[in-house]
Amino acid sequence: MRHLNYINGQWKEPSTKEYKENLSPHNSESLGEFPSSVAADIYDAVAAAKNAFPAWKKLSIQQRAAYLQKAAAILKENIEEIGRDLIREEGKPFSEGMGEAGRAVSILEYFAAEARQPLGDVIPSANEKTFLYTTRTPLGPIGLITPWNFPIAIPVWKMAPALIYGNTVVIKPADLTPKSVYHVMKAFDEAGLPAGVLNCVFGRGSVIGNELVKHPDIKAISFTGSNQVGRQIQKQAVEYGKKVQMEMGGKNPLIVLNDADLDRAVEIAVGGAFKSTGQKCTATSRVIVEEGIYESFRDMLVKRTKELTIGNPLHEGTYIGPAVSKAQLDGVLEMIETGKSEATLLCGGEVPEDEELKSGFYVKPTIFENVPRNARIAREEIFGPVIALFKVKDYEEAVEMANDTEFGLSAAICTNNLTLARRFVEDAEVGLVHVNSETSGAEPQLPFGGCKNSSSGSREQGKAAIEFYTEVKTVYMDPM
Ligand SMILES: NC(=O)C1=CN([C@@H]2O[C@H](COP(=O)(O)OP(=O)(O)OC[C@H]3O[C@@H](n4cnc5c(N)ncnc54)[C@H](O)[C@@H]3O)[C@@H](O)[C@H]2O)C=CC1
Ligand SMILES: O=C(O)CCC(=O)C(=O)O
Repeated sequence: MRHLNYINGQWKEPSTKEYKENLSPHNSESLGEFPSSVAADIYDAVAAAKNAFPAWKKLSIQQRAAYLQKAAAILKENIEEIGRDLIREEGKPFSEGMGEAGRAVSILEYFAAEARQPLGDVIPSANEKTFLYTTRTPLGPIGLITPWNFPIAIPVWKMAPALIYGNTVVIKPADLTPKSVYHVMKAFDEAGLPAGVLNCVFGRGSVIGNELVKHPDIKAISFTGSNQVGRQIQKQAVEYGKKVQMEMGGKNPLIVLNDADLDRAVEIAVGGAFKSTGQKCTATSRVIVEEGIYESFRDMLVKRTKELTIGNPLHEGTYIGPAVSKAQLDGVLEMIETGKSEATLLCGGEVPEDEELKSGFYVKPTIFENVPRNARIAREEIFGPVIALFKVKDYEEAVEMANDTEFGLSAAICTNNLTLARRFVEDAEVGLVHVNSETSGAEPQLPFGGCKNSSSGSREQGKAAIEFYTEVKTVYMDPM
């Protein structure tokens, strides 16, 4: 099936009339063709978003919310098909893929409900007759550039707040996973969203992403993806005087203290590191263990890891699906080879032998120990199912090591010691802290984002989203 761009409420061919096949990382099955768009298609989409902005902005926030509610209901009706397509194009296992599709619905419902929340404050004035208050105004057409690892949740958690607060949108989804966003466009189209409010241009980031960032009518850019591309976009956006928000990589630590319940700690480590084949910016990639339990924890972790089922992500018993692409798999395998020369391999470290998996981009979950602090596998984001295991003498050493990274997205601790858990919340140099839960996960009603090189410092989702997608207007009102 051939899919088209969604511009000004119409399904449109790319101006090149060229398309690229969307292939499953499990077996190269085709999910259809998607446009290979170019600058002209972005210009078209931005013009539509610009034209639609004044009327969209004028609607009441509750009128806008009605469209989000309708789109959420349509996605919900089709959730099975959407979840399966997401799994087929990205490769994450069944429960995670279905869970993510459901997340798109709850994000839309959450932001639709924001229409009943206050938009500003009433503030007392020094002058007895003056009425002072603040309200919020939308920015205008906004550009969204999204990654492949959460092909529906991330696009929706950007477009829902953008739309509810009165902005119009041009989205450029990741070219590896276009079908999930296609489903979202279809839902908004069926919901009767006015033409031009939401536009989608499919294609390569290096060809059209830049055009979106540079376009003078795009007022803000929200990006999630690699640090390399993120920093480049940030520089450009600042040069063009735009508001910009970026969520990028992580090197997220999990600390396991002597008093932790080891069975639970092992599940927390395995879930954080290996779900979604480790392809999350919030994935656990360093596990830092206090010396009193190090050997027992390590042995239990390796045993559990060897039991994990690798295979077809559409099978309900699968724990680990394929990497998203050949390039992604090659990058992970290269880091594993580097790891073998830097540290001691405990398990994994290779592609599975099973005949059935030969046509997919599979890699076994991998654990290293005796990892030097400055090893590449200790410092660089791998974005694959790889754990670097460290032994430390106490909490102080653990937290010092946890913070010894350029990244600062998420961190977790397993302990029953309330005092140390509270200290960790203070000490961890990250945007997201977990006590006795895995490093990944993002509920829509909470701010999401990181510190240091993981982020541009702003937060997405929850009450925080309004900060990026609006400007504050301060009103002084006096009687004549
Ligand atoms: N932190 C995170 O959530 C993510 C991190 N990554 C990391 O990035 C690595 C590469 O994955 P990619 O998907 O290639 O990430 P990427 O950063 O290249 O792509 C993210 C988005 O940016 C677009 N893009 C690429 N080049 C662009 C440019 N020059 N101008 C504007 N937009 C551009 C892409 O098309 C995609 O929509 C992964 O191996 C992983 O380490 C990837 C996806 C998500
Ligand atoms: O942990 C999550 O659920 C969200 C992670 C995320 O945003 C990412 O990997 O890009």
